[in-house]
Amino acid sequence: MEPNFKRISHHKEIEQQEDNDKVKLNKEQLEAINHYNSPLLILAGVGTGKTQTLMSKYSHLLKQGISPQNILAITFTKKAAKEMKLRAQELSGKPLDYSWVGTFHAQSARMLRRDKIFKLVGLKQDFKILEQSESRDYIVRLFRGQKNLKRLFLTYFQEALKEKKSYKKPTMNYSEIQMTLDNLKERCIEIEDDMPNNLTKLEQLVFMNIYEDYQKLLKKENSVDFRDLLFYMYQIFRKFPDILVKNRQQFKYILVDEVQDLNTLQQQWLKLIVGENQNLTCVGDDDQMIYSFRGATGDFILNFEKHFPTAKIIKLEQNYRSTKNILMCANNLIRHNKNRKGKVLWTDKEMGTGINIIREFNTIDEEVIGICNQISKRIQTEEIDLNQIAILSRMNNQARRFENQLILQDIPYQLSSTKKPFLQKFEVKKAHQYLLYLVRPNEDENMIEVLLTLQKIGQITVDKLIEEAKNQNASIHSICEKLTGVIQVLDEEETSNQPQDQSKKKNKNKRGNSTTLENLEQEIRQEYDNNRSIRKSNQEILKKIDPTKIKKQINGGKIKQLKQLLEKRLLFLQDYDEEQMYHNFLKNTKFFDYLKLELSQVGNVEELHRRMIESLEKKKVEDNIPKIKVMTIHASKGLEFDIVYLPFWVQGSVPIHRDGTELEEERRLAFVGITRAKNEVVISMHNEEQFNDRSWYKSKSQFLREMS
Ligand SMILES: Nc1ncnc2c1ncn2[C@@H]1O[C@H](COP(=O)(O)OP(=O)(O)OP(=O)(O)O)[C@@H](O)[C@H]1O
Repeated sequence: MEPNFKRISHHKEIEQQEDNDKVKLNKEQLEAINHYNSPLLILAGVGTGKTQTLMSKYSHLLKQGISPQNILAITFTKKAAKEMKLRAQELSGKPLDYSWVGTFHAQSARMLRRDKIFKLVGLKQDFKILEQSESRDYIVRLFRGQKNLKRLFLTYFQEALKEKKSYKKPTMNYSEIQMTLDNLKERCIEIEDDMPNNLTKLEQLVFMNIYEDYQKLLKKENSVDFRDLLFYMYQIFRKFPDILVKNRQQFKYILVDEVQDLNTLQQQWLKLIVGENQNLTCVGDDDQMIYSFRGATGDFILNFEKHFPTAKIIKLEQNYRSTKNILMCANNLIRHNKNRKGKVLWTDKEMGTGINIIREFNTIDEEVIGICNQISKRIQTEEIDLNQIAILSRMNNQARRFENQLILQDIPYQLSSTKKPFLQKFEVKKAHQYLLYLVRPNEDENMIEVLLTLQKIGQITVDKLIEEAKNQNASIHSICEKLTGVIQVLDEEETSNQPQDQSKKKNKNKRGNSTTLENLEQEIRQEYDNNRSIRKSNQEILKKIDPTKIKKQINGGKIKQLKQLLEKRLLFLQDYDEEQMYHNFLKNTKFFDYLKLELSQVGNVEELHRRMIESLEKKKVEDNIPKIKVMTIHASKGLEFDIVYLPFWVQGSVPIHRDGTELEEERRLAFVGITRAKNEVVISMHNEEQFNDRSWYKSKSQFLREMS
């Protein structure tokens, strides 16, 4: 039976500022906080205190004695959830241990675990929530050994490239497959459904060939990806009415932030749990709709009254964040969008400085270095809080471009937490580990990581090797050498090989490798030579290893794989072609671009290793010191900073798409970027772009004209 939500008439109104609140709420904000008993949409402009109002409403509910158990507050990010909890705790003076404040995903995960509901969807205790990169690895696994499947998708990617008039060699784009899989779930398309007829070609391929197998594989591994969390709860709500009713009865108050960006799955999930509940408060801004690429439809905000016929709408239009100048530019820009409800934003803050536009950079690299130089100078000469400076880029890889330069200039920084820093990217980590393995095979840490990338070799085999290495007091690599019979040549033989090596080096020069490549090779060889004494003592250890026991535990196929790895390493150290292969690998992972820039400034591979490791470790230690923030505009939503840098404002980057609804979304993105700033915006651009020794002219962003 559905719960009956009676009108609750005993809410205590707040008329003026609560004693311990920091800001004085305005009339509309107060009205929104005091509104109950019919669904409410706070339709508010940028920086008008949406989040503030939602937080105050939450705190006010607690102050009235309503249990945190009865309030479901959905935020867009983990950070916003943390902030809301902290603030509510501060304002209400009550501990918030068992609150339901969090993202859709976090709430769903908690619901799934509660009362062991996960069993209903075939999961077991302690199911694992996969990171994006982990779930992509599972997709890659589905393709292993499946030649026909691979061919099917490659043909698709080839056709897609042809359509774009690109004649690049097609490669398997696993990220795109993953995104397509996510989209199917976000549109509430279930495996058992008939295939909907409005799917794109890639969606059809994924629906027919991947979806079911992927879900089965994840269940077998007792794992879920991010989308599954929500999708499973949605399915449970629909199939098990008693569970739905229980949740509806519990959550008497529901608060939702950023409703302009809800996708279909989130909307359906929410509508199910709201049911007839009249105490729903949503906040959103149609001008900040920037997630349509993730399936956000805008429908919830644009048609709120249709979804909830008894709804009330309150508008917030006073901006409290930015100076008049910044707000004026932002308003001028967004006015060019046709598809908007239209709000009149105003502020009583000072005029402030205008938007600072830097046009002097020639190339992207110059722009990155120039911006970092400027920030570095300002840190030395002005009193600025580093936490109040942000560099906001359109794309993730653009944000990462700053990372190297910030490390080099020793500027403390924090890269957006939603994406892994460049050095922690799966493929880059692998490339780095492989590089380390080539020269330091006896360091088990690298060896283990490399082994796990091999086909047929999984954690179980690796565990066996680890145990055996421990028992025999040797490195894992030595165990593998003994197991496979592929043993490194002795020092004497190497010395006699020296002239041959020299001639090979000459050959390489003829083949026209870049200086950086030569540096890399020479440094690797040097380290290899320097390790001579270590290798000598290793030969002694090798003699003592007894491989009988481990040989029984590891089957022939696996030994073959290990053998190939060890042979490849030896070939790499002796033969040019293998090196070439490795260079290609580095090139493909973009690791090479990184090395190119770094090596030219750092000097040698050893120093580079040290810096890479140090920078990763430093990040862990320095979590609490002030740092400038580097992130995408997407990730900056809801945040504010004193100074905002917006780099790469050239056509093709800001905006990427130049027409139709896509252009409107690009404009909203630029609008979000500008309006993160309280006092200062610096927009920069470059004149040309280079790729493969070619360069072409870049014209400045059309948004600059529209803003003025
Ligand atoms: N009534 C008020 N008086 C003074 N300052 C306020 C008031 N309401 C909000 N603010 C301040 O205005 C700034 C913007 O508020 P908030 O972040 O809540 O806005 P928002 O509408 O959620 O922003 P965005 O649109 O960027 O998501 C914050 O610094 C907040 O403390």
